[in-house]
Amino acid sequence: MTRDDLFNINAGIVKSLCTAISKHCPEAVVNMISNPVNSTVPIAAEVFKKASTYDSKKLFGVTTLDVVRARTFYAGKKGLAVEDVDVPVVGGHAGITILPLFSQATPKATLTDEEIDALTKRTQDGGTEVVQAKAGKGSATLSMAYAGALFAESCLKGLNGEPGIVECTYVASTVTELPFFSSKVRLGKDGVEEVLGLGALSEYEKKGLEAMKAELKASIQKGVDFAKQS
Ligand SMILES: NC(=O)C1=CN([C@@H]2O[C@H](COP(=O)(O)OP(=O)(O)OC[C@H]3O[C@@H](n4cnc5c(N)ncnc54)[C@H](O)[C@@H]3O)[C@@H](O)[C@H]2O)C=CC1
Ligand SMILES: O=C([O-])CC(=O)C(=O)O
Repeated sequence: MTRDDLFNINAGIVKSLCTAISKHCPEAVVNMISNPVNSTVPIAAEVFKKASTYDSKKLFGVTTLDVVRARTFYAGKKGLAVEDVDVPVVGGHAGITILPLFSQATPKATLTDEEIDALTKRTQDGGTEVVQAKAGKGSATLSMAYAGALFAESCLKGLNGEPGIVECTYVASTVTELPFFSSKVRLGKDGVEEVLGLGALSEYEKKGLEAMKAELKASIQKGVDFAKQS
């Protein structure tokens, strides 16, 4: 099962929950963790647009688990303390649309091309690995809860006016030609304060970025079409 297989069940649930949000708490900040995030965020946006409650600054796809995984694998490989490590992860939240930027990882450590490729694939496949291992009994429950809590806490800090709160998250974006994209975002009193750019990418990352675009575009369109048709 892939995240996209969840579409048929989750798209309807997300649509009905978002319809209720637009009716009962139209100004809520929405952290969308339900998969496939690449499509459920566009579904939410369409539902909110139809209800005239859409505020792109308040709709986030939670991709923090990809960052948690990238940090963990990088720290493990290089013998670093995971709490000292940061790795931006951009794109979306499924397979090749998950692009960890190890060239921007801190603290800086030397990685061979083979190590970068292996760490990238491990990050991209981490969720699927767990879903397959649990064989129909759910997903990465505890690490998802941890990632969701980290992201929600950062949102709350931003809403409370704490400066310098930056997280990678899947939002309405002009960073690429795609209407939704995950990159570093500065969180503030209104939700999104600033969508930050990609920074300098390695050749490997530039290729990864181009390679993901068709899939991410199709997943976004699938969400938009579902919301409009149903
Ligand atoms: N963005 C991320 O990093 C991750 C996202 N996920 C996604 O999170 C979601 C939950 O995953 P699990 O906890 O493993 O699934 P699960 O099947 O264990 O839990 C889903 C829960 O949703 C409830 N539910 C079903 N229909 C509902 C409705 N109409 N309204 C309210 N609640 C309803 C069920 O009763 C159940 O308790 C899935 O969409 C999964 O793909 C999972 C891991 C990581
Ligand atoms: O594919 C899934 O449902 C689980 C998931 O998103 C993850 O663990 O990153």
